[in-house]
Amino acid sequence: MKTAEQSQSPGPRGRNVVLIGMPGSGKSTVGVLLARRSGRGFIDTDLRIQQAEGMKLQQVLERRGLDGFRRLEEETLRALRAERCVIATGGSAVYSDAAMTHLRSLGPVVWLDCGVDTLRRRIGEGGQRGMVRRPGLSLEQLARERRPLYERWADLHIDASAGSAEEVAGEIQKLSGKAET
Ligand SMILES: Nc1ncnc2c1ncn2[C@@H]1O[C@H](COP(=O)(O)OP(=O)(O)O)[C@@H](O)[C@H]1O
Ligand SMILES: O=C(O)C1=C[C@@H](OP(=O)(O)O)[C@@H](O)[C@H](O)C1
Ligand SMILES: [Mg+2]
Repeated sequence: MKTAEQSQSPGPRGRNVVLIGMPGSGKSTVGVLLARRSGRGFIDTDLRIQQAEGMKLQQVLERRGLDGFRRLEEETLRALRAERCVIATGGSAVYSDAAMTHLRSLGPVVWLDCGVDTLRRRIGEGGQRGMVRRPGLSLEQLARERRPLYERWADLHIDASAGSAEEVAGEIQKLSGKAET
């Protein structure tokens, strides 16, 4: 049996779970569900950026441009402190080695892998959503460009198109529990 001290200890890497993946893979939606079912807090790093900048993410992107947004995202992620949280990142987080190295120190990084057809069904080509994407690049090209980065940073790989958001959250809970014990 665990002593009171042991059960209060945050344990390996703060018992956070970090979600990465393409826009539309479900990081924000699944993240809240996972937080609720695992008794964790929830942080959406996009909302942190919105709150700090006092405007919607699309406006931040328009004003700062792609590189400016990437720098801001990197700063925000590197400054993040968390304990017992699910952390939903933006899809572009993986462009920053420094940010990902820090996030990895906070907890296992879970890649919500999702085929482009499913992404398109959920978010279309993504034109209405803020995205770090060079003009003219399709969602498919963006996914191909990023795949090696998601692969590189992931401790755990989940098929995020198989099942409802609640089912995906359950799958992550099972896998991340095993990874941390
Ligand atoms: N497993 C799922 N099954 C069906 N729809 C999903 C699933 N996960 C997310 N969605 C839907 O896809 C859209 C994008 O989800 P979101 O959480 O915003 O993705 P991300 O934060 O990765 O960009 C939302 O409309 C959400 O309801
Ligand atoms: O993948 C991207 O380039 C981005 C995804 C967005 O978050 P979601 O992945 O939650 O949609 C947001 O961080 C930003 O607009 C850039
Ligand atoms: Mg999101």
